[in-house]
Amino acid sequence: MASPMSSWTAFFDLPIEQKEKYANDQASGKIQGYGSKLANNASGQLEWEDYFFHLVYPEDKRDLSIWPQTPADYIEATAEYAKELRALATKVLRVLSLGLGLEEGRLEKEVGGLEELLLQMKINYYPLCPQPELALGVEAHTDVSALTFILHNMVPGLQLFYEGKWVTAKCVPNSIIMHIGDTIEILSNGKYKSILHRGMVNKEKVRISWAVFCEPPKEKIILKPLPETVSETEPPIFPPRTFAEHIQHKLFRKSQEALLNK
Ligand SMILES: O=C(O)CCC(=O)C(=O)O
Ligand SMILES: [Fe+2]
Repeated sequence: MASPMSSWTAFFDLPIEQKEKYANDQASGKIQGYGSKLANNASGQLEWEDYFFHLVYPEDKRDLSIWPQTPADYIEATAEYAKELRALATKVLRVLSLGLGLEEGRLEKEVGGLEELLLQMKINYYPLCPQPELALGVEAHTDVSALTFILHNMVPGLQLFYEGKWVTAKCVPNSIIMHIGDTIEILSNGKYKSILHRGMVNKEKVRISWAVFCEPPKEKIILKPLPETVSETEPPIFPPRTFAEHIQHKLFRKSQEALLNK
């Protein structure tokens, strides 16, 4: 198989009229597709990026009609990549379960298992920005997912908030980046931390990253600290919420903070 990265990059090189055919429409609930973001976020910073978002796994929940038709190998490369990542997610969830003293299949089951865990791909395209200090590609956030896997085109730009400072992630050839997201933080009662991170724009080089978010179903599962991670001295630090409620709560908190900052 050709590198999936070359298929994914080619999409953004298409003329704008072609890309617009894939446009999403957030207002009408059509969240899959191509989008462009140039907006001031809640803290007044400019966010600037293009992206393409669509579900890649499980197979029966895919909508191939909205996947890019060009380049010709996009679908095949992406489908194969999704399958590999799904197997990797199982392996990582096993290790994380054992780390909490749980039976190895436990976290996978708690996030929905093979049928319900959704893999959502977001391709981030950070354009060249003449004054990078004035803009951000993606503002500081933690991912709501259970796990996120990221490949990128070896242009630095991902930063993590670590020990009180922003640290730029190293570009390591033939590696994949993995974040723990809020879902695992909640299930583990904070023993695994959802990392705060952001995406920077760059003056010289376009940066592209391919993030796959492994997410539990929106309504079917109530996320809360697993009983084994809770004790008298370590009470639950997260209230029970569905994934959809968790997202809502985060948005609400963000809007409250924005009001306070005004
Ligand atoms: O571009 C990156 O490396 C990270 C993007 C990101 O954090 C996101 O899309 O959630
Ligand atoms: Fe992220």
